[in-house]
Amino acid sequence: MVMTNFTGTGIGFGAGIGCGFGVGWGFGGMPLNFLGLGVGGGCGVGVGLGWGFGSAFGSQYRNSRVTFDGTDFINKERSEERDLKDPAKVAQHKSKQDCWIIIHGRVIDVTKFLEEHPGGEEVLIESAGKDATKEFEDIGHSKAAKNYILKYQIGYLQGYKIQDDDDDNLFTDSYKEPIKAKEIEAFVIKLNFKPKHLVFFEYFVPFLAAAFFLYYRYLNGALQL
Ligand code: HEM
Repeated sequence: MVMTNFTGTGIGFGAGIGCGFGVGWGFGGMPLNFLGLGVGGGCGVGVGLGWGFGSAFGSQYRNSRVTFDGTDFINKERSEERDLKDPAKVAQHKSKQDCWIIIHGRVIDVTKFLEEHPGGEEVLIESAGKDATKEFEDIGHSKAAKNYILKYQIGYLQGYKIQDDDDDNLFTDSYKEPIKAKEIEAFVIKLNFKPKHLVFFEYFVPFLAAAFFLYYRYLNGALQL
C-alpha cells in the first residue's frame, strides 16, 4: 500500500453562507480517495453536503503495484526477491508446477506462463531449471516475448557475466543497470511525497473555514439580541 496525492472533483461536507459557495473538507476523487479539499456549493446556512467544483487535493490510497522501466512490481516483497539465484537452486525448479528457466542471466519463473506460451508448454518444461538462452534466441522471439521475460523475472543468475555481444538493447541496457530492491523502495517513497502547500490546504483551510462559519453564527446571534 502506498499513498499518493491526487487531484479531482469530489464530494465534501462544506460550510456555506447563504445561497453561495462554501469551502469543504471531505472525500474527493475515485476510488478510495480521502482527505480531499474542495470548493462546494450549498444553499442555506449551516453544514451541508456539497458537490465539489474544480480541483480537490488530497491523499489517495492505492495498491502498491507500480510499473518501472517496463516491469511490473506486484509488491515490495516480490521486488526483494529480485536477488542473485544460485544455479543449483534454479535447477531444482524443473517441474510443470514450479518451472524456472534462465535467459540471458535472468532467472524467470514461467510457471504461470506455461499455458500461455504460443510455442507450447513442452519446450519450456524441457528447459526447466536450465539456461535456455540459445533456444530462446534461435526462435527469434519478438520484443513482446522479451517483455514477458522482464515481467516474469524473479532474479539474476549468480556469477553471470554481462556479455557485450547481447544484440538487443532491451536486455543489454537492463544488464548494465539492473534494478535493485533498494531503488524500488526509493521510487515508492517518492510517490509518498506530499508538497508542503498541500498540507496547508488539507489542515489549515478547513479549520479557517469552520472558524469563519462559527464567527458568522456568533455575529448573527449577537445582532438578534
Ligand atoms: C526454451 C525456450 C523457448 C523456446 C524453445 C520457445 C519456443 C517458441 C516457439 C517455437 C514459438 C513460436 C510459436 C509459433 O509461432 O507458432 C514461440 C513463441 C513465443 N514465445 Fe517462446 N520459447 C521459449 C521461451 C520463451 C520465453 C521464456 C518466453 C517469455 C517469457 C516466450 C514467449 C513467447 C512469445 C510471446 C511468443 C509469441 C511470438 C513472439 O512474440 O515472439 N518464449 N516460442
